[in-house]
Amino acid sequence: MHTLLKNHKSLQHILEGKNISKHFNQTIALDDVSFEVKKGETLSIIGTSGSGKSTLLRTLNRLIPISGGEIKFRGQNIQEIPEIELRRQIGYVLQEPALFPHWTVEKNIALVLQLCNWPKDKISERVEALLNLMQMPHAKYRKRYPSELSGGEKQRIGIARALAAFPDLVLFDEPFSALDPITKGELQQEVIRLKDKLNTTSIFVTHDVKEAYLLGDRVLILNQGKAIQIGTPEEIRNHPANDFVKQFISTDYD
Ligand SMILES: Nc1ncnc2c1ncn2[C@@H]1O[C@H](COP(=O)(O)OP(=O)(O)OP(=O)(O)O)[C@@H](O)[C@H]1O
Repeated sequence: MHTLLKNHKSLQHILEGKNISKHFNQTIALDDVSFEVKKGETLSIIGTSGSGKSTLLRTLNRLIPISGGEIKFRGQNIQEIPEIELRRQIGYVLQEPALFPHWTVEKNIALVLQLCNWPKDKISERVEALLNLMQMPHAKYRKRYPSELSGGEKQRIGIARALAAFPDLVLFDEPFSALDPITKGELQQEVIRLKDKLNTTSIFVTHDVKEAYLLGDRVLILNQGKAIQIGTPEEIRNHPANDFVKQFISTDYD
């Protein structure tokens, strides 16, 4: 009975990180970090510069190997999942979307689908649906090149590309930090709309406390590679774990 309950609980977690550590020579970038992400949840990760946010995100899709601990994706150790499967199942949105400059929007979005050998007609159908989902009319945008897009439009394509193969988890690494406040606000609303519509599970790295609260169902606070607190925005606001958290979240009130 106990085992059944335990298994049922772990099924609700898309991702489990247990005692993750990462050393770069002498630098301890991550120090015994543990957390879980539930299906349909958005977890925001915040912390000062150099606290380990991007390193943590990159360990989750195996872009960076961990030095210790364990990461389970849908109950399976990520080391055992073939890389192509991991890329299909975990979408990744970067600050600079890194679109291929000589590829059209259509081809950029289709990247993972091509890697997964989707048939051509299915790829076209999916790209059209994704462009429409991102409120970028297919007929207008599909043949454009990245240089013919604004920063906000490029980021919409970055998100469309990450969602292309119906991933179970989407990782966002400070995706809006280079955008102006109005475009940033529009894209934050877009992420909220996508979550309501698609029930996406995501992890969102940011150094902006307001953004972390707005998008995150829960927030993980990192400092010097350690997980200092994890909780809902309300819990963190009302019960900051220590003086560091108190000071860090005070930027929320400016
Ligand atoms: N490839 C690397 N080689 C050596 N040290 C690294 C490497 N990548 C990251 N680090 C170090 O690990 C620590 C965490 O870096 P990380 O980029 O994860 O921080 P961050 O919280 O994302 O910072 P920022 O908000 O500035 O992007 C830092 O001390 C950084 O210098």
